[in-house]
Amino acid sequence: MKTVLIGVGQAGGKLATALAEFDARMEFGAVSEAIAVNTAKADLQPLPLDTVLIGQDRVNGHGVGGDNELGAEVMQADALEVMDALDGRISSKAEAIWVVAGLGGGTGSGGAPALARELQRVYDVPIYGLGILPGRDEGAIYQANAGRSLKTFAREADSVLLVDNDAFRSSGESVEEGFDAINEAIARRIGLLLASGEAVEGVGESVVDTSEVINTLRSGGIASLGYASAESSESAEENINTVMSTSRRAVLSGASLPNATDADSALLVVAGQPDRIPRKGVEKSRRWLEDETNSMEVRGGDFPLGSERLASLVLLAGVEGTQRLAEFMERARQAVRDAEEPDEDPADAFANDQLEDLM
Ligand SMILES: Nc1nc2c(ncn2[C@@H]2O[C@H](COP(=O)(O)OP(=O)(O)OP(=O)(O)O)[C@@H](O)[C@H]2O)c(=O)[nH]1
Repeated sequence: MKTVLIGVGQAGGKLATALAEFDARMEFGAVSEAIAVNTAKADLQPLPLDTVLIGQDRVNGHGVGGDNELGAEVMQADALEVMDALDGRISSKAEAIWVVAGLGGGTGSGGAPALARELQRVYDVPIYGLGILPGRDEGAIYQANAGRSLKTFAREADSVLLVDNDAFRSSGESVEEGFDAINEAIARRIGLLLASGEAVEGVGESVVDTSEVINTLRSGGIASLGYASAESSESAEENINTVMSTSRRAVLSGASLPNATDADSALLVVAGQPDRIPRKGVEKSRRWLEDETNSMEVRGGDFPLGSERLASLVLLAGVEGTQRLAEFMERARQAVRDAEEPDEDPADAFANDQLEDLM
């Protein structure tokens, strides 16, 4: 999927950088452009990307301090500057634009949905969100921001792939300490998804195509991405159990949004050397995925890769009903209730057709 990445806010900029660097290191060529947008000058400076500083008249380059309404206002006011920076970067080859943001802060949380709306008006390609949910031990303001942002982001973007910071945290390590490691882990997973159908050595009939990713995400709403890998044998026959086990682990313990199994649609990508990928193992895994997700719309394909390992990448779309998301939304609602001066009725704050079942 020829992709243009736009990182919004500090986390968005760092994650867009990690993704662009992973894609370049692997020579996939899926990320064609990457830019970072922020209200904080100091957060943009260390990034090796082209950057756009917004909201200078309001916050003078100092960030919005967790105020996501201000983040949204500033993005609306300065969207033209971001659009100007994108001008000429979105070629006719671009297949999607991904807006990347941490949903707990102010700039990314408020700005990403506002930017997605603007992009939808101008570009014909799908506009996807890559949103980072705050960890459980982050403060109430982060939870409240993310709750508000998520409902708007899911409405404005064609689909929002969620990453739970807690899902990638090693034990004993605070979220803060682990950011670089988390960003690397996320970049590897999303990077492989974006490259599916791109860097194809030896095209075969079962090779995954970009359109499979786009069709899977067509369900809209919230998406999750799972990943697991294992050593493989030279003979495909001996790898049947390996593929079945990596596919299960990808969903059950390696998902970007844990405990998300009920889905509207799914895509299973098996990456590795083509002659090591067992057709029977892939078929069985797809059938297992149909049962596990309760969806009949399960796509699949191979990703030929010169590695000794085999990996399963499982994209689930339309996972709004998941337990983890319900817990998160409850935490976000509680944070809004606990706020001293809620500026809106908490029920209104989360009213959204697509997330209605969580209410
Ligand atoms: N995975 C990951 N999460 C991050 C990173 N940096 C911050 N976060 C998370 O993102 C949220 C904060 O968002 P930031 O991007 O720092 O904030 P911002 O959008 O720049 O907004 P302001 O600082 O308020 O202007 C929190 O939930 C953090 O846990 C990072 O490098 N990686």
